[in-house]
Amino acid sequence: MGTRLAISPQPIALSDWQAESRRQALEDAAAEGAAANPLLAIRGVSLEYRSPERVVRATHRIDIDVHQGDRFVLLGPSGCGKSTLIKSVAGFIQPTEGSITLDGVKVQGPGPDRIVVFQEFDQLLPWKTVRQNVAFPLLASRTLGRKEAEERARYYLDKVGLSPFADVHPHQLSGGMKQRVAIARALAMQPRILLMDEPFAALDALTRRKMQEELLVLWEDVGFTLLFVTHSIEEALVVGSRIALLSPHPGRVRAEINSHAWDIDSLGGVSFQAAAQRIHHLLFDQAH
Ligand SMILES: Nc1ncnc2c1ncn2[C@@H]1O[C@H](COP(=O)(O)OP(=O)(O)OP(=O)(O)O)[C@@H](O)[C@H]1O
Repeated sequence: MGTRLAISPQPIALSDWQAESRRQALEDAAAEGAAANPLLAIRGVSLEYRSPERVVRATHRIDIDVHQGDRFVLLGPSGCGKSTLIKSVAGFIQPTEGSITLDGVKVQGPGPDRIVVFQEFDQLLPWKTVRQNVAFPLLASRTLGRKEAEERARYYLDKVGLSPFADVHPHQLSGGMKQRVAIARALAMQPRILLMDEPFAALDALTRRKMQEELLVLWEDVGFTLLFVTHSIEEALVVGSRIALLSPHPGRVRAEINSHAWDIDSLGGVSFQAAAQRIHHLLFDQAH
């Protein structure tokens, strides 16, 4: 991944050499992690919605390993069960078969080690300021006392370039800024894995591109493990270091792709286009 430019009210870019050495350290950590046990192991996971009238099978026997430092993308067409799978990793839905473990411990419910950022702009509490929104889960979960929570909130707001907006309320922010607050709030909890369910899908194209770029800068700077859902092939290639391609309903893993080679700088290039086309075939060709 090349050095990235920050595009935000307050720059969050690292100097070139800092970014480069940070990237190298993260990739080394990911490589070490890959050799050891996975951070997140999804084994033979089927997920269903049951009502008295019918059973909807959302995913069928999914196997995925996510290692520390991965930017792992779940990519697939609408209705293939991506959101259901991420909800299951978050602990909101239990598998009907298979298991999900984090650090070797079975996921049996929601926990502060897995924080989700959703697509919707209304994830923030409208009556609290930006800083209070970021500090709130730290206080509610008694992770930190008031002073430390405020400090940590300030730190992560700075990371997403929103320090000047710490004292405003969510309705005074743009959609992109609200998503930055949601990201800061999630990172402030320092989860073992950050879960993002189409976080940029409701943004206009330019803001979406900026947010992808900023997310990668943050990943290099803060160093977290990411599980990211999208139905955009382009976004998957830009954001992901590894991509699982899910087949249409019910979702099964059709292929897994190493996507380290592509980033925002390679957008539109020949190799990027070829990768996008290949993914398109893998997703939609009946032959596969
Ligand atoms: N609460 C629910 N009750 C019953 N069926 C549901 C429920 N939520 C989702 N489903 C079904 O489960 C399947 C998977 O849905 P899911 O939202 O996980 O897919 P997705 O890949 O995230 O789609 P999209 O990209 O459109 O958000 C779909 O057939 C959907 O209709």
